[in-house]
Amino acid sequence: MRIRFTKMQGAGNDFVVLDETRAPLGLTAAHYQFLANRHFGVGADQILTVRPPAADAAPGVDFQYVIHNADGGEVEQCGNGARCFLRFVRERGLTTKDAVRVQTLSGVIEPRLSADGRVTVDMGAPVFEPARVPFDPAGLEPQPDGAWQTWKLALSAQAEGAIVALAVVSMGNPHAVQIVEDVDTAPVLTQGPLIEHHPRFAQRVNAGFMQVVDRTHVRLRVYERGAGETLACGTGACAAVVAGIRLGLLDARVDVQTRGGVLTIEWAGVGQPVFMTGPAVTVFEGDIEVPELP
Ligand SMILES: N[C@@H](CCC[C@H](N)C(=O)O)C(=O)O
Repeated sequence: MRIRFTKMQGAGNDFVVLDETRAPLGLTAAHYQFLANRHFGVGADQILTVRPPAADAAPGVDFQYVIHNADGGEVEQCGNGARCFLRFVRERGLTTKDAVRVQTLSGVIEPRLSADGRVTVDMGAPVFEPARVPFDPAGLEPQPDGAWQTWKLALSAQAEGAIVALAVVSMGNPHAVQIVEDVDTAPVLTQGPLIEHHPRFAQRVNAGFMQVVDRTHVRLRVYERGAGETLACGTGACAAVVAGIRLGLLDARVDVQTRGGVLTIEWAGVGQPVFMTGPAVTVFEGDIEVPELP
């Protein structure tokens, strides 16, 4: 089967975007893995599929957007992808609106085109209840840390810094954020997979490493669930800033320097939505022959 795709990136987090607004392509997890493969496929951190709103969608929803990680697993949310999604539906003439309402697995989000060409997304309110992340804190004492708390978690004996203090937040998808002295030397590639697969996170987790530069600037690296370290993670930036604000370290508007670009995150406090602003770029379009796969 030959399929048409668009390659996009948001702060270096890269995507294969597929249009299923007219007909489903009938792809499986193995196909998503193939498309994401950087040697045999197109190469991407995530595959984004644009669909019409589901029959039971809330009134006013314009599209449905489905996210698969490079490992083929479907996930709830993708912040950088949401910005690329808006640029995709506009560039393909699927809408002329500046702001669209999009159904994701974790609810409706609203990306909006800014005057400067960047996209701002209302990502909804962060969730802190451990069970809803999901995170199992049974038997752990929360560590009072600033105005909020972190959880001390033992990793394996092989990991550098075998005990880590993690702030646990859901942005629709699960995040565990730790504060580090210097992101350049942080043990992202050694601790990242151990945190991702830690048994206390039933759905696995995205592992963030945040260096606080000052109250309005942080540097961030994220080892993403199902994709490994990416150049940027939008929901990871939201989760890190929310955690930093709750820990009393950050102001309400913060620039997040990732390895692939800057994301601006704004959050007014508990119960309020997080706004993320950043770039969304089309890299190229193409066709690819997708092999027969289970
Ligand atoms: N890159 C994304 C997040 C994609 C999903 C994530 N890996 C997960 O499994 O939850 C972003 O920009 O938010």
